[in-house]
Amino acid sequence: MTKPIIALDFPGEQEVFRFLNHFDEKLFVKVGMELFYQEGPDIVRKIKAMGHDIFLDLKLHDIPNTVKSAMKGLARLGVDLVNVHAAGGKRMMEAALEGLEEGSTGKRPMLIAVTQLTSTTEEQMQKEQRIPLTLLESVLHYAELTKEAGLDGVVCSVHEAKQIAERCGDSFIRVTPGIRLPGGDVHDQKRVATPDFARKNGSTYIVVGRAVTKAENVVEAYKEVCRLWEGQ
Ligand SMILES: O=c1ccn([C@@H]2O[C@H](COP(=O)(O)O)[C@@H](O)[C@H]2O)c(=O)[nH]1
Repeated sequence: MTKPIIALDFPGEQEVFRFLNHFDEKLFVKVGMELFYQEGPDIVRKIKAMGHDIFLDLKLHDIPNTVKSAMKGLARLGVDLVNVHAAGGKRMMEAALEGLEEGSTGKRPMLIAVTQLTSTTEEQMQKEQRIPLTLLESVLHYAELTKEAGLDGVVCSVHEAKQIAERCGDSFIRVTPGIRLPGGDVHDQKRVATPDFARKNGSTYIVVGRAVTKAENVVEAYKEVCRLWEGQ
């Protein structure tokens, strides 16, 4: 079973270290835009030096040349997982992969693409993005495009994970945010699920933020996520 990926959505390094210091074990953490844009690449180096695995969730989406150069730089940070938006297109995703391969000194980080954000509903997607498909069809389309571009997998919700595995194969990873403990506040997420449903419905990794980071006892909340994810 993979470790749950804990989203370090904090405003600065003090809050990050206060959170991480509660744990005796090494975690798989996610550094996203909030933290990275405040603290820069140094925060990634510091967390890595503590021995944690890192998903650098910057969701790159730009012209192929820009994404390739940016990925080359990110590869040098020694992170484990990075991402782009599949909506950037196949050529952009191929360029991201080329950048990572050129920039990596050791093992290349895994590269995945966001299909439809877990905060998006089908109605919103159809009206605002003017995509005349069901949400599942759109996610499957982006997953296939991502696979054709040679990436390692996608970000999707738990609700699409099983169909993606059937369509793209089980080795094509499904990273699923929008995870909540039973009865937990969904906040701004729309396509949510519990850790045990994620296990049953084909997630490869779950991403958990506020259900752990905003809990009164963060270690207990993390243990509860692990217990449900592992099916104990
Ligand atoms: O589709 C997506 C892609 C990324 N995220 C990120 O995951 C976490 C989820 O945080 P919660 O507090 O558990 O809601 C957050 O960092 C998002 O940027 C996502 O939610 N959905």
